[in-house]
Amino acid sequence: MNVQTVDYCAHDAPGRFVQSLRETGFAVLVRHPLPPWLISGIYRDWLQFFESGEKEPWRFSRDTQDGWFPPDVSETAKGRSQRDLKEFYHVYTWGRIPPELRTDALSYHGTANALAAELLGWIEAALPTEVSGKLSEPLSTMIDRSPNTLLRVLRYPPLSGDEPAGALRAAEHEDINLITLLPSATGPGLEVRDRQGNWHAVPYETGALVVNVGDMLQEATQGWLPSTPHRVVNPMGADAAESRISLPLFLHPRDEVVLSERHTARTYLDERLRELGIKRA
Ligand SMILES: O=C(O)CCC(=O)C(=O)O
Ligand SMILES: [Fe+2]
Repeated sequence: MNVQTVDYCAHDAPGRFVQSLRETGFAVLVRHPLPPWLISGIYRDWLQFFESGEKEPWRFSRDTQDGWFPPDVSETAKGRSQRDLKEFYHVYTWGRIPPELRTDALSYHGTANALAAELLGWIEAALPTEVSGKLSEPLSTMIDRSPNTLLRVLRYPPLSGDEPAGALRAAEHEDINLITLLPSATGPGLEVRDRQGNWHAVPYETGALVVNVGDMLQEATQGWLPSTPHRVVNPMGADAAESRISLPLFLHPRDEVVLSERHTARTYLDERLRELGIKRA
């Protein structure tokens, strides 16, 4: 499996980007337009939030799904019984955000959304006509002003050594949404699975942007693009004493967007959230 690193500024970037997505479900973009100072500031400020004692008032709401998900709630990946070793905060444009973190989070959300629309345009232009002809609307408009798009600030706490056997920072899973934009985390650990079941490290480079295909894009392209299982493994040695922060932006269509003959974005999302155990049946 060969996840490609693609120079966003190169003239052949769109073609190389989509080829990597088609072959692996993943691509890594360098020299992309997301400001590094904004991302590093968000990592620094949210780590402080996670390490503070002030998280409780921001606990998530079961109905709206915004806010802080503590480690003892966290997620259980589809088909798994053990919780991931992580805590996270769900930022929605309409949701609750601690005031001191709000400006940067929304600024990043807006900038990354614009880049995502451009990348969806690259993808759409590369689709064979029998696939693009079945789309209910352009991929880039599916996410336009979508209230469902989710910025997740993730913190994987230092490991104490007392973790349950087999528990991972993030167990194998696929993303639900169309595409995910994932700036390089504060450390490596992200791995992707090939069709034979072997795991490969996603190339880790400070300042790069990982992009991956989610289940909804696989559904809308009838499998032309694969949504690939990935996970975050536990670090060994001295790295185990460090938190790892990451910042995936999950691009979700508006509720009413028709993904396929079987699903709108809403019916698809509700089904998956119930499977994850973070939404009532
Ligand atoms: O933290 C990471 O590097 C990946 C996180 C991830 O895959 C997810 O939250 O869906
Ligand atoms: Fe993921």
